[in-house]
Parts: sequence; C-alpha cells; structure tokens
Amino acid sequence: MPLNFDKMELFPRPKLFDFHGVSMTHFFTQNWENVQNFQARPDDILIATYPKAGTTWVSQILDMLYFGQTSPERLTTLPIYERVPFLEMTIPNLVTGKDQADELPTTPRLIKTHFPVQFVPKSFWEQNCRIIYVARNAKDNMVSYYHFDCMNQGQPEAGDWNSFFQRFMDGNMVFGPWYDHVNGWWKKKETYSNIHYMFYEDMIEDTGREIDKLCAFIGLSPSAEEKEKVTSGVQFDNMKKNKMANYSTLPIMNFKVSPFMRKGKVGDWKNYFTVAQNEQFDADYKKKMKDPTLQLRCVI
Ligand SMILES: Nc1ncnc2c1ncn2[C@@H]1O[C@H](COP(=O)(O)OS(=O)(=O)O)[C@@H](OP(=O)(O)O)[C@H]1O
Repeated sequence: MPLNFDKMELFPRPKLFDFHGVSMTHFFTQNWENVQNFQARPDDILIATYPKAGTTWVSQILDMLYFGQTSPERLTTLPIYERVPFLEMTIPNLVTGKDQADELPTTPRLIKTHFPVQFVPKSFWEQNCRIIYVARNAKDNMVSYYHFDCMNQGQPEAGDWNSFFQRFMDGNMVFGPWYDHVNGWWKKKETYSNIHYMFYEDMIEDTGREIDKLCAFIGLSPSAEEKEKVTSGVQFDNMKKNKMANYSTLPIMNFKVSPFMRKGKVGDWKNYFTVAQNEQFDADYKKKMKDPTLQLRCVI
C-alpha cells in the first residue's frame, strides 16, 4: 500500500514520554493495541534494530536476495519503507506501518521494527518467525542518531551535540537506551533460537561474508552472479544514489540538514566526541556492558 504524501500536513516535533518503562514518542505508541495484535505468519522475517544501526542496509540486502530475480521492478519502483514496512510507525494522515505490513503481497514479508525485545508482538514468537537483529557500536550509533534527529521532523528536537550526548547516555532516546536494546535482544537468543544477530562493523569489514551468513540463516543459496549483484547493489555509494533506498522520497526528512545515507563509516564518532566525553562514555560503558559474550567492536 503506497504512502500518500499529498495528504501529509506539517506537524510539530514529538515529545518523549515514558511508555512501559521506555522513552518513546506517540508516533510509535499510538497504534499500540493494533500493533500488539499483529498476526505474524511463520515465514515472516522481522528485521529488528536500535535506530541507526544498519536497518536499511540489511533490509535492502534481504529484499534483493528474495525478490531481485523474481520481481526486480519492485527495487526500482518502491521505496524501501514500502517494501519493508516499519511495523509500529504512525505518521499523521498516512497509512500505518501495521496496515502496510498486513497488506504486503510478498512471501516472505519483510518487516522492520525498532522495538526493544519486550515490545515485540507475541505472534512473532508464537509463529517462530526468523528474526534478524543488527547492532552497531554505541558511539557511531549515537552520532548517526544525532544527525537523524536533526533532519527528521518525526523525531524529537536533537538540541546541540552536548545535550544529545548526555541524553543518549541517560537513555532518553526514542526506543530507550541503546544498552538495554542490544543486551535485551542478545539475551533473547538464550530462549529463542531463531535470531540471527549481526554487527554493522562486520558488514563494513566484509559484506559478502555477512551476506553468506545471512543466507545460511534464511536458507537461500544465491548463485555467485546473484550474490555479486546484491553485494554491489548494497555498497554504500550505490545505496546513497538509489532513490528507492536512500529515503530521499520521504518529505519529513530535511536532506539539507543531513542526508539519510550520511557517511556509512566505522569510527566517525572520533569527529564528534570530545576527550572528556569519550572518557565519560567509556567509564559508563564498562558499567553497563557486563555480559562478556556480547562484544561490540571499534568502541574503545
Ligand atoms: N550500504 C551501507 N553501507 C554502510 N552504511 C550504511 C549503508 N546503508 C545505510 N548505512 C548507514 O546506516 C545508518 C542508517 O541506519 P538505519 O538504516 O538503521 O536507520 S533507521 O533506523 O532505519 O532510520 C546511516 O549511518 P551514518 O552514515 O553513520 O549516519 C547510514 O549511512
């Protein structure tokens, strides 16, 4: 179901509030009951991430793997947010992510969520759906999130970098603290085995290797030629210039402030963190990241 932006009106930036112990905005909570009652199908694939961890990248990979051969036209005619609906999203006067997901004609349906694990509708667990989680190191994730909040009218005001930094450390972000998100999803693997947990930094290091692992998880065996097409199609520069992947068709984003596909790098945080912020961050990180089995690279 296409989003009809003709009907879109300007709306004020949303405010954060506490929702079941997680800071959220009404754009992701006002359809709560419907979203919680979403009926997942056994072959649905849920792409779960903390915002700005690589959602669009993995979404594009999966969409190309599944449909690049059978319906390549969708890749050039439908923006990523229509091919992979954002389950909990509601924007005034537009069709909700839940309705979009309900009406997806594809099999499997690829569905995006930023929910912390405890908010995921129960039918995904009941149907034993495959879930792909992507985590990104907290520092780069924070910097990417900062630029996103600066340019996206659907997000709370970013404020200046220093106040945003503190807010991230305090966990007052839409979808809550980064720490709870990545740890909550990591822990879920102990009781739910159908999760493939990926890292943004691994994808940067070797996209082809990570696509192979993803294919092993979802049970696809693309030919060498198909795989090459996907690997090349999802390179940062190619996605950045691809209107159907780069969000430039979404009018609530102001690309004059920052493009959605901004830098796509590991270590950009070094251009933003002061020495004092880095020290504060590292001390706090050590306290919050207690599980030695979850190691995110490129943080220190
Ligand atoms: N192909 C590819 N290669 C490398 N990096 C990529 C790629 N696609 C998206 N990105 C980067 O991912 C960041 C956006 O994250 P998300 O897609 O999770 O954003 S969102 O939460 O769905 O709004 C954002 O990161 P930053 O550039 O650091 O801001 C994107 O540039």
